[in-house]
Amino acid sequence: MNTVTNTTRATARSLDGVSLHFLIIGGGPAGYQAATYAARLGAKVTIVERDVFGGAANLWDCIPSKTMIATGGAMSFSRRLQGMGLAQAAPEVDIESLTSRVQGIQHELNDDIKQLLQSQGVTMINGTARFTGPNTAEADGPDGTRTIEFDAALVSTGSRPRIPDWCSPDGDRILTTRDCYPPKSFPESITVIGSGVTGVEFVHMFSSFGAEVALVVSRQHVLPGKDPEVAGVLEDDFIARGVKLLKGARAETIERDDETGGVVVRCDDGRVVRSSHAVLAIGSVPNTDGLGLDAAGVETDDWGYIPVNHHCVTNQRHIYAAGDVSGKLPLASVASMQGRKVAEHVMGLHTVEHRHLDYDKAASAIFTEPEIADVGLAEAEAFSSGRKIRVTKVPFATTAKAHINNDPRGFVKIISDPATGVVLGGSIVGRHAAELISVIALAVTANLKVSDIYESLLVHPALSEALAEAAE
Ligand SMILES: Cc1cc2nc3c(=O)[nH]c(=O)nc-3n(C[C@H](O)[C@H](O)[C@H](O)COP(=O)(O)OP(=O)(O)OC[C@H]3O[C@@H](n4cnc5c(N)ncnc54)[C@H](O)[C@@H]3O)c2cc1C
Ligand SMILES: NC(=O)c1ccc[n+]([C@@H]2O[C@H](COP(=O)([O-])OP(=O)(O)OC[C@H]3O[C@@H](n4cnc5c(N)ncnc54)[C@H](O)[C@@H]3O)[C@@H](O)[C@H]2O)c1
Repeated sequence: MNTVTNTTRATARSLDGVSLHFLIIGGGPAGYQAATYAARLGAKVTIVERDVFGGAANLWDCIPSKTMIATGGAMSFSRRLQGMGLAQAAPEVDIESLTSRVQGIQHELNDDIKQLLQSQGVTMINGTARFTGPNTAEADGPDGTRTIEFDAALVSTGSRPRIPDWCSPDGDRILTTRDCYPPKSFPESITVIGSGVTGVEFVHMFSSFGAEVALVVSRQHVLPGKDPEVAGVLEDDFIARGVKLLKGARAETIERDDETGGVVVRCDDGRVVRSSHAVLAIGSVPNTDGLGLDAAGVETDDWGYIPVNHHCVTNQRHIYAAGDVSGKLPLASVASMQGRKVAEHVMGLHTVEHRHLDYDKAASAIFTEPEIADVGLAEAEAFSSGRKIRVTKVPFATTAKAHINNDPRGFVKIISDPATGVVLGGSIVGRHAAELISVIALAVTANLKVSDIYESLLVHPALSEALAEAAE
């Protein structure tokens, strides 16, 4: 390969007066947020991305899965048209236009992010980077190899779907999540392996498109770690839709079935499931291999994640890690916030008054039907720690808007401190839960009281009225 040596050196000054060249490896939510903030604060920033600016886990998983779920949601809504006073209609999937919808959104976001980086004067390199020393790295790209010297660096290389050694995805019938947006052939039936957040979203996605779905659940209920009441609501919905739940089973092999052209999944308890497709949703692995972390003296844990302190600093004080690779909460929203906090730290802003990143206050949502969202302290967590809490729960069916929407499913639950009224957490199950949780998330972050919610003049008719009622 043609080798170009292009050494970049510091020109900017951070707030504490140190000249700073900031190298970022990985252009996902963590990387591009850190890049734009640090550049805005005056750093000279270089960002290296090997696949897609915007992030592979973000643009090849998070965004397309939500796009497909939105289309599936439109299909399942069309099955309830009669309840809206309309004649029933039966839409069909148009794979070509669905593919171009998914790709169109991906390209638009990718372009927006590149323009944003460009507008902040960030140097973008398309290539694969690796450390060659504590202050040097190399990036291999279409223009050859570039050597980069840096004063501070951020590793934000994300994660990829975990592929176990007992299965070889073929991108046709045995799929990883990234083969599903949409799959080459649309499944008549599909077995989803793994019942974490990804698994249940894929069950919802394929069943709303009309596929017959089986779910291999390694524990006794879906969504381990989530509020059991919330997981129960989802399981009831799955069962009502005809989803087959194989509880307490772990998949051991997935093979092509020569007779049917489909697949056979065998579980460790002897159960066997046949379907036209299977998809692995058994978690992710961090992208830390081949990064030259040893050369930079950066340590990883036994699973390949990079341990960091509360400022996202690794064991090397000038090297940071953020996003999935840091082994913290693997969410795009968290990755972005970590990236922003890293930029502030690298430019010395942590010495002035600032808010620490608190992972316990991260809101998250599961894009199923019903939608599920939560933030802060969970009821089960409070009970297990013996903490006194006040729990108020209001079903959406009490609001006029739920009936107008022809969808009275779900509820709002707010958890507060009985002595002070401070909002500690909450969960929402039902339509627009991912949007509505923002009110509780703001209350949790800003230490607001339940009275701050119920004394706000909210819109009528709206689902948020259930929030105000739960706060009262
Ligand atoms: C199916 C699925 C659905 C999800 N849905 C949601 C959701 O709804 N909401 C949510 O908040 N989160 C969601 N997530 C999680 C979210 O996608 C990730 O937490 C987020 O993308 C992590 O951001 P990141 O910046 O760490 O990594 P990424 O987005 O993966 O970006 C890292 C980038 O680094 C690049 N890279 C890797 N190695 C190198 C190298 N050596 N040199 C140069 N570049 C390199 C990669 O190409 C990649 O583009 C979902 C995840 C999955 C799997
Ligand atoms: N809407 C969202 O925000 C969203 C969507 C998807 C993922 N995510 C993020 O990604 C994280 C990871 O979620 P995930 O679901 O991809 O992974 P996960 O690790 O949380 O869940 C994987 C599940 O697969 C099970 N499993 C492993 N091997 C198995 C086998 N052989 N057979 C059957 N089951 C098996 C595990 O026991 C586990 O329950 C989430 O915690 C979340 O932070 C977020």
